[in-house]
Amino acid sequence: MSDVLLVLNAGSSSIKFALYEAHTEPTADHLICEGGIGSLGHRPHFKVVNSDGSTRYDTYLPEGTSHDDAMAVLIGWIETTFPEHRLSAVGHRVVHGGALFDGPVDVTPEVIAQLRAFDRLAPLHQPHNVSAIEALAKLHPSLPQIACFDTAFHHRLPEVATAFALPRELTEQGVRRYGFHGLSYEYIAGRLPDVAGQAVADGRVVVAHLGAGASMCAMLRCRSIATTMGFTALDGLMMGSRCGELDPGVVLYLLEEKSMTAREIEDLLYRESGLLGVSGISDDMRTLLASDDPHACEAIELFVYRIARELGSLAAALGGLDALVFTGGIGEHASEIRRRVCEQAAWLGVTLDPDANASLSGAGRISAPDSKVSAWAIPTDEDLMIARHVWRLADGGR
Ligand SMILES: Nc1ncnc2c1ncn2[C@@H]1O[C@H](COP(=O)(O)OP(=O)(O)O)[C@@H](O)[C@H]1O
Ligand SMILES: CC(=O)OP(=O)(O)O
Ligand SMILES: [Mg+2]
Repeated sequence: MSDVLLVLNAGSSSIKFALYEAHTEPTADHLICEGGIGSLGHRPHFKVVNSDGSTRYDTYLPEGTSHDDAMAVLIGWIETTFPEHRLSAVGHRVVHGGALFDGPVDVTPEVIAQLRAFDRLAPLHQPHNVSAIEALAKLHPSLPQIACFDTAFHHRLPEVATAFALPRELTEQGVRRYGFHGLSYEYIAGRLPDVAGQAVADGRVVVAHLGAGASMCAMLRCRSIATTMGFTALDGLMMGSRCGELDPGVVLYLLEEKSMTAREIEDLLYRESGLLGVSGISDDMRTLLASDDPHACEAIELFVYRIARELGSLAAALGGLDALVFTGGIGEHASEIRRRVCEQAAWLGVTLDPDANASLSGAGRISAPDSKVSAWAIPTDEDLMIARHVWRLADGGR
C-alpha cells in the first residue's frame, strides 16, 4: 500500500480536488488525477482527469446532491478506484486565517471554531472551506486534515501596509489588511529563480494573480510587502463578479438611501459586480473577449485600467520595479489582457515582445530582450503548494 494525499478546494458551487502520490515531497510529476464536482445546487457534474489531461471519470450526480453528499461521493470514488493506495492526509485551501495562522495547521475542533469566526469575512469561500473540513471529520474521523491559508504568505506584511486609517481600537481588534491568494504567490515565488532567474527573484517583483478572484502582490526578494486585497477578498482589483476597490461611501449610500440590507449589499458587491455587473453579460473573461458588445469592451477596459493603476501603486511601495509576472486563468491564458496591461505599463519601463506574448504556452518571458522591466507569465499551482505543505507537516515532520 502506498500513501496518497488529497488536496481540496471547496467553493460555493464546486468542490475541486487533486490527488498526489505521497512517498516523497510532491512535485507536479506526483499528481495522480484531479477534478471536481461542479454545479452543486443544480445538476452536479463529477469529472476527473488524469495527470496527462485525459478523462478518467465523467458523470452527473442526482439533483439535490449537497456539499456533504458530494464529499462522500468523492471519498468513496477515491477508495474504490485506488484500493492499492492509503489516503494518508487531506490538505484544504482555507481562504481566511486572519492574524491567527502564519502557516499550515493541523485541524482540531478548536481550529474549526476559530476558522468559523471568519465566515462573514469571506462569504464566497470560508463557509464552504470549513464545511468540507467538518464533513470529512465526520466521514473519516481518523484522517489527518491540514488547513493551508491564502492569508499566510502575507503574514509579515509591514505594519504600514496592513493599516487602515481607522480609529486605533478597530485596528487592534483586527480590522486591517490581510491579503489573499497567498498559496498562489508562494508557488510563484518558488518558481521565479528557475523561470526568471535569481536576479529577478532577488529583486522587486509585482505578481498579478488574475483568476475568478484577482489580486496583485508586491514582492521584495520573494516576500510580500504589499497587496491589493484587504480585510476581505473584495478589495483591490475588479474581479469576475466582485467590485474590487470601492469608496466606502457607496456602501453607506446603499444602506441609507437605497434601504438595502447588509446581505443584499453583500450579494451586490460579491456576486453581481465586477466583469459580470459592468458587462451585464458574463463573469467569464473568455466570453467577454469573444464579444463585440460595447458593455463587454467597457468591462475589459476597466479591468485592465484597474490593474495598471494598482501596478503603479505597488511599484511605489517597492520603490521601483524589476519584473511583472502574470498568473491565474486570465494571466496565464489571455495574451490580449497581458498585452494591454503591459502597454499601460510602458512608463515603468515594460516593453512587450508581442510575438512571445501571443505564442507563449506555459511559463516564459513576454517582454522584449531590451525591456528595462521584464514581464513573464507563469502558470500557478495552488494545489501543489498545498500538497507540499501537507507532506511537510503530515509526513515529513514525523
Ligand atoms: N484561454 C483563456 N482566455 C481568456 N481567459 C481565460 C482563458 N482560460 C481561462 N480564462 C479565464 O480565467 C478566469 C478563471 O480563472 P481561474 O484561475 O481558472 O479561476 P479560479 O479562481 O476559479 O481557479 C475566467 O475569467 C476565465 O474566463
Ligand atoms: C481569495 C480568492 O479570491 O480566491 P478565488 O480567486 O479562488 O475566488
Ligand atoms: Mg482561484
